[in-house]
Amino acid sequence: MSLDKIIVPLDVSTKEDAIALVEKLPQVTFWKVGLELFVGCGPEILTFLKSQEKRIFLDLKFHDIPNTVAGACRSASRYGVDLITLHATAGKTALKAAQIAAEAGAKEAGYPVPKLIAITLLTSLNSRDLAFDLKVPLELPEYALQMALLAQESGLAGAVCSPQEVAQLRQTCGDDFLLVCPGVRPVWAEKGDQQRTFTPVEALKAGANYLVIGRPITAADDPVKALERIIEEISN
Ligand SMILES: O=C(O)c1cc(=O)[nH]c(=O)n1[C@@H]1O[C@H](COP(=O)(O)O)[C@@H](O)[C@H]1O
Repeated sequence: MSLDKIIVPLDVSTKEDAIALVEKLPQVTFWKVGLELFVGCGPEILTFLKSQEKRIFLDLKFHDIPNTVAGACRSASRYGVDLITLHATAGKTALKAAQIAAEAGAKEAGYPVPKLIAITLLTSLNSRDLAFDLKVPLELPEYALQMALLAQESGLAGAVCSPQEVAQLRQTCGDDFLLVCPGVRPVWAEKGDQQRTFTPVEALKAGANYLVIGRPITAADDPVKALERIIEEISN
């Protein structure tokens, strides 16, 4: 069902605002808890989402030395979340250690092992940022692909990528590799700080497993209608 492919981020800073959003959109089954909310209210929000039987994408984008990234993934895996992000640029040793630690953390807590997904290149960056500011000499699609392959070789379940690169990643990494795409904008929504976008229909056609769609829904005058409009677009 189309709705199952949409993850909505709870990009608010308090538990009250987060709960209000979850209650406003009861049909959403998969929610993302990111830095703003987790820093603002801690793991209590995860307990709430689990009590509502929601799936949880814990998006804290870990990026540190292997021992620290592994420790963070072990702790995060004790919450019973479904997806966890870390940056591919933490490197192969960190990614491998993270996977082992996630398995251990989930086992300790009696939960299924969450899927670790690596950030390839943030969707807020463009080719110019990559070349001139980050000084990366590869073309952007090639860089994103290399980061996804690093994640795959390190034993991770998937990657986060822009929908503009997802077709190439799907072709190279195969059908079993989970590809989660933020940077999704219906034609009627503002892009904001997102640089590499596709519409929901284009992103799914290109091979995304899940779409992360925030402000087009959550900042809309009527979030329920905005969500319905997106569902209708991707169902046709
Ligand atoms: O890891 C993410 O989810 C993520 C990676 C990325 O490259 N770009 C990106 O926008 N995100 C997240 O996806 C969400 C996109 O939100 P909107 O731009 O409001 O649709 C935000 O919560 C971001 O933190």
